Amino acid sequence: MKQFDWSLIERVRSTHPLVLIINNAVTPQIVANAVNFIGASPMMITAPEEVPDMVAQADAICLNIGTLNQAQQELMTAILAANQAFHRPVVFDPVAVGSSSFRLNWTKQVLDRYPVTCLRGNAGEMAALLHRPWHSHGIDSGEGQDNVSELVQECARHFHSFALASGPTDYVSDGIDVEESTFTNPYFPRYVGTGDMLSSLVATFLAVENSLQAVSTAVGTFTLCGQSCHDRGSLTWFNHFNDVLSEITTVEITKLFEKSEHND
Ligand SMILES: Nc1ncnc2c1ncn2[C@@H]1O[C@H](COP(=O)(O)OP(=O)(O)O)[C@@H](O)[C@H]1O
Ligand SMILES: Cc1ncsc1CCOP(=O)(O)O
Ligand SMILES: [Mg+2]
Repeated sequence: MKQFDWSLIERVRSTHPLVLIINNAVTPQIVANAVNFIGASPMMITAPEEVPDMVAQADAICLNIGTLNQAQQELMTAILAANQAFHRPVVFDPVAVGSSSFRLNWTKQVLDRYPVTCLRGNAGEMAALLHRPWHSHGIDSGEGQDNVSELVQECARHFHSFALASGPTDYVSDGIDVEESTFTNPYFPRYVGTGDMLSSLVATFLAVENSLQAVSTAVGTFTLCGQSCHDRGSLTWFNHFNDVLSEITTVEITKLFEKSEHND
């Protein structure tokens, strides 16, 4: 099977899936826009009273623990519990889980109890979930010796989910196969929230097809769009990147992909 299925972009744009997102307090606007730009419909909530209605309408769910607190714990747990009747794809982003036992203990407890479709984090976050030795560094990946390809495969196996470890190389696994992609731009790690945007795009693609190929295609779309922007500063790059995301089509991403392969 091919790693990417670029036709999924047209499917997102034509079906306009509703993506229910519980985000951190730092990046909600850019995350909502990423989902909107690619052709889906972002929905963020804070009231537990709305959970049953929203989960029933959602086509996918993205949970991000970047600014986790008790209210968010209750909200996310209620969403996962309600989703047991609907089985919507769930992306879980364990932001900075290696830097706080509050985050780690709660996340492990939740992942033991509820299934998620895809874990999306950086290598340090994946290592923390597996209790591997690693020097975590807040929202950044930090330093460690483990092979990231093995980490992501082990994460997928352990949590019975897809796993995506982002970084200079992005690794995607279903616990058996591991796929790598290396489309990149040095501005990605310089703009806070690109990881959160990526998680919400993975949820968006999973909304139209629940497959490893959809996870890879989300990463490929996100990184090829960012790679194609050549700018002289973080802000100009980010604006250009968002322009490209909002215009990207199956035809245009195929051209970017072919050009990128040609340059390898
Ligand atoms: N050092 C890097 N160079 C280029 N791109 C990177 C680098 N690190 C991460 N990326 C890209 O940035 C995006 C966000 O990944 P990452 O920074 O790992 O997430 P997070 O913000 O959750 O730590 C991904 O698309 C990834 O491909
Ligand atoms: C700065 C910050 N602090 C808590 S969450 C957050 C944003 C994290 O974004 P990302 O995981 O995409 O780097
Ligand atoms: Mg992150």
